[in-house]
Amino acid sequence: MNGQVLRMRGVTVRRGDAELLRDVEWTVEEDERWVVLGPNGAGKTSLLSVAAAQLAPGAGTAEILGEPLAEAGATELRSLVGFAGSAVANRVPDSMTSLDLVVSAAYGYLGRFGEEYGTVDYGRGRALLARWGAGRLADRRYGTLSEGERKRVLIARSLMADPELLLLDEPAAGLDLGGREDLLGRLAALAGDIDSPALVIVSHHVEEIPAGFTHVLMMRDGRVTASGPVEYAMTGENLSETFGLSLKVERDGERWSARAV
Ligand SMILES: Nc1ncnc2c1ncn2[C@@H]1O[C@H](COP(=O)(O)OP(=O)(O)OP(=O)(O)O)[C@@H](O)[C@H]1O
Repeated sequence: MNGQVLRMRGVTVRRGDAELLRDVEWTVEEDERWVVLGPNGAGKTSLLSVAAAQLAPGAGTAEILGEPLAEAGATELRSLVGFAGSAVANRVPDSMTSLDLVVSAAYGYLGRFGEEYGTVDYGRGRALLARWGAGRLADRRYGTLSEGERKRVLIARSLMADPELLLLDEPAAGLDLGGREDLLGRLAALAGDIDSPALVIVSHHVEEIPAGFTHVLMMRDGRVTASGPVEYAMTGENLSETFGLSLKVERDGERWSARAV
């Protein structure tokens, strides 16, 4: 696999007249932690969908975990990539308990289809829920959870199958300040663990980048505007071009903030 978990070359995705992704070049190594930044409609979710083997490029090539997406069985690849985002969140049955939702990921399902999960599966599911601060929600139905609680349960679920690549679409969006800081602390711990998979999170805000994230890819109008190690690529100039307004970026330890100037 060469240490590369993702390799996109000239990736382009079109829907009708719209170009969702345009000539995207991106490589993710197994020990890297990436944040994908960009304004609404930039193509971030489309990019993640290609990385999750859920959307095939119309032009260019995408290799996921060393397998060309065009040749590999997408279903098999999907089971090796952890994914949490609204595309999953919107399909969960309201009546499903948090624990069943997490455990079902071991089998690549979003529901129970009569499988017999074992004690080991349930033990792992409970441990993952606890790790993401959702241990007390194990027996609660998904439909009764708050937005922040759902995020935690879905992240726990995305790790259940021990993925080699983990993709989180806007993990901190919609959380209150305390909830955001708690989640960012847990994501920083995940980023700092050498046994963690390669990580990619999508965000609109530099304030939502957890400590320990090593690389940033910025997008606008389906194109990559900047990409590289955070210490080089996270500049006011790159952010300004990406978001289309004049921005100043500041670093405080391993956290970032930005404002218009
Ligand atoms: N099936 C489709 N047909 C036409 N346009 C589409 C389709 N799917 C997505 N788009 C458009 O492609 C663009 C990129 O969408 P995408 O969801 O990838 O952006 P995003 O960066 O994740 O946005 P947001 O931050 O608002 O979630 C948007 O302008 C969207 O309206």
